[in-house]
Amino acid sequence: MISVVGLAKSFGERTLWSDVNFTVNKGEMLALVGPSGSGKSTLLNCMGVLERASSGEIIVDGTNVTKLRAPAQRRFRRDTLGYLFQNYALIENATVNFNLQVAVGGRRGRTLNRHAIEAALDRVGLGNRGKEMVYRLSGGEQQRVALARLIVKKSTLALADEPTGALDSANAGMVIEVLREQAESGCTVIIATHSKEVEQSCDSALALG
Ligand SMILES: Nc1ncnc2c1ncn2[C@@H]1O[C@H](COP(=O)(O)OP(=O)(O)OP(=O)(O)O)[C@@H](O)[C@H]1O
Repeated sequence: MISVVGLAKSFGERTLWSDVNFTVNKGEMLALVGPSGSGKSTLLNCMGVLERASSGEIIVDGTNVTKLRAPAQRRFRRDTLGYLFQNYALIENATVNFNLQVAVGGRRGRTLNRHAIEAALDRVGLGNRGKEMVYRLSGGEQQRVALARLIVKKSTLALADEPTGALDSANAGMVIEVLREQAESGCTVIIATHSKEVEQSCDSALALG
């Protein structure tokens, strides 16, 4: 569960947004909508503790994450957060399997991880592609690797930035289904999107700008 309370963000003189308030419960999906430049990615980055808000609070499962010191921020990102970035944030010069292995903690629980990784790759339509180097994959395939990483990580807060951007409609539908499955298994899901279909697949929407 996440609650955003009186959040504001300015860059110098320019106020991007102020007094943003919302709560998303466990199991729910929120769409962040608004024109290009309205600050959807910035708001996601604040919730992911990648960027600081100018004022206000972000409470995730009872913890005010705006107040965390650097080591606790790293633990929050490692243990709680699943993030689908616009640029996928994959290690390009490594295999698909390695990228997923890193997400679930390196060498710990290797056998368990291998099955979980195979299942996640199957789910996103990339079964048997685990040994390929990420830089050889298409943009849409890389986006699906990032989705598989979100599945294996079993986060409690998933933040997705335009997750259907590089995909055809069948794969876009699959991404939304997977995010819904994450919500059903107890995750809180927030999606920045320009897509009406994605917005309509969510439980509620918040408009910026
Ligand atoms: N570090 C920064 N310094 C100054 N301005 C910034 C910084 N980061 C973002 N901005 C500005 O904040 C605005 C919002 O950017 P953001 O990427 O959050 O918008 P968005 O709604 O996600 O846009 P899009 O739909 O195009 O992805 C933009 O005008 C951007 O230039």
